[in-house]
Amino acid sequence: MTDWQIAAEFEDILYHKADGMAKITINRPQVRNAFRPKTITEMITAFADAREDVEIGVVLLTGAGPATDGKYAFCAGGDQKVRGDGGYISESGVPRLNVLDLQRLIRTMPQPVIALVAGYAIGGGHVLHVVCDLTIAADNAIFGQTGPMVGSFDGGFGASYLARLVGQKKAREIWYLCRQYDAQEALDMGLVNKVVPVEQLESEGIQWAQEILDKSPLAIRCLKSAFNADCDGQAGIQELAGNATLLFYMTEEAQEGKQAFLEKRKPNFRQYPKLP
Ligand SMILES: CC(C)(COP(=O)(O)OP(=O)(O)OC[C@H]1O[C@@H](n2cnc3c(N)ncnc32)[C@H](O)[C@@H]1OP(=O)(O)O)[C@@H](O)C(=O)NCCC(=O)NCCSC(=O)CCC(=O)c1ccccc1C(=O)O
Repeated sequence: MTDWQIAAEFEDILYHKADGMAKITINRPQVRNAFRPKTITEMITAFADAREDVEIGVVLLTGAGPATDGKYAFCAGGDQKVRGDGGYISESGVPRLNVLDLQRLIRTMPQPVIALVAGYAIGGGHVLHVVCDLTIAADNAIFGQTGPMVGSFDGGFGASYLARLVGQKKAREIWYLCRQYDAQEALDMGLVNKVVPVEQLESEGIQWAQEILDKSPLAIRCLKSAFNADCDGQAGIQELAGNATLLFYMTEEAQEGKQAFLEKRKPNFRQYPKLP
């Protein structure tokens, strides 16, 4: 039994930590966990906290539920009730499209993020699970994009990375036809990693997280950035190269450079082997 501790209090999300894991739960079940700007701001705060926490090796992202009508949702995308002409209207009255910042944070943080999807993952909510490293689906999960039906589209990761996952033809079908797909169909097209009964969703996610936590965190970190580098252009290479720099800083050879500077002497790099 995981002893989840409240990590911080928010209005639209729940944020817990336990045993090397952080869990972020979108908590607006009355609107199928649709997000408003505040929801996204809170998620960015929680993800940024998890990223900085050296005890946290995996983040679980999920949706609260079931709602009072018994239905589950991971996330139904942007809250259409606060959608204005220039984006989603925040409490300050300013329109925002801040979910893109959240997508980048999930993608670039060094720890793997596992989406636990029960019920609807629709629209911008579908893109959220797409940008996670892994997705475990409950047997009641339903996936789909609605953009062209509701006057929206995500031409970033929501289109290009989706196509990397399921292939160009399938990604175009998903976006052009706006159909809904059940958990088995999602598994068959490579959109999710596993399907489990809904009551086992969290325990399965915890088991996957704990298996990852048994592995080398630096190896996992480098692998995440290596997978990203394949798709993310110069930003992806920056991430991967940042890890190379991190590892280089840990060597005696790199430390000789810093030490020589501090001691106001010429560095002796000739002592280090030129490995084949
Ligand atoms: C998810 C459904 C298929 C579920 O259907 P059903 O079970 O029949 O429930 P409903 O009765 O429809 O819904 C229950 C209750 O929830 C409210 N609700 C559901 N979804 C939303 C929503 N997205 N916004 C606001 N409210 C929602 C619904 O109104 C009901 O409440 P009542 O009080 O009873 O009215 C179905 O609900 C559904 O299809 N929902 C809409 C899905 C959708 O179209 N989402 C938006 C897609 S666009 C998007 O997500 C923006 C993406 C985005 O943010 C973005 C992308 C790229 C660049 C920038 C941006 C950006 O930041 O905008």
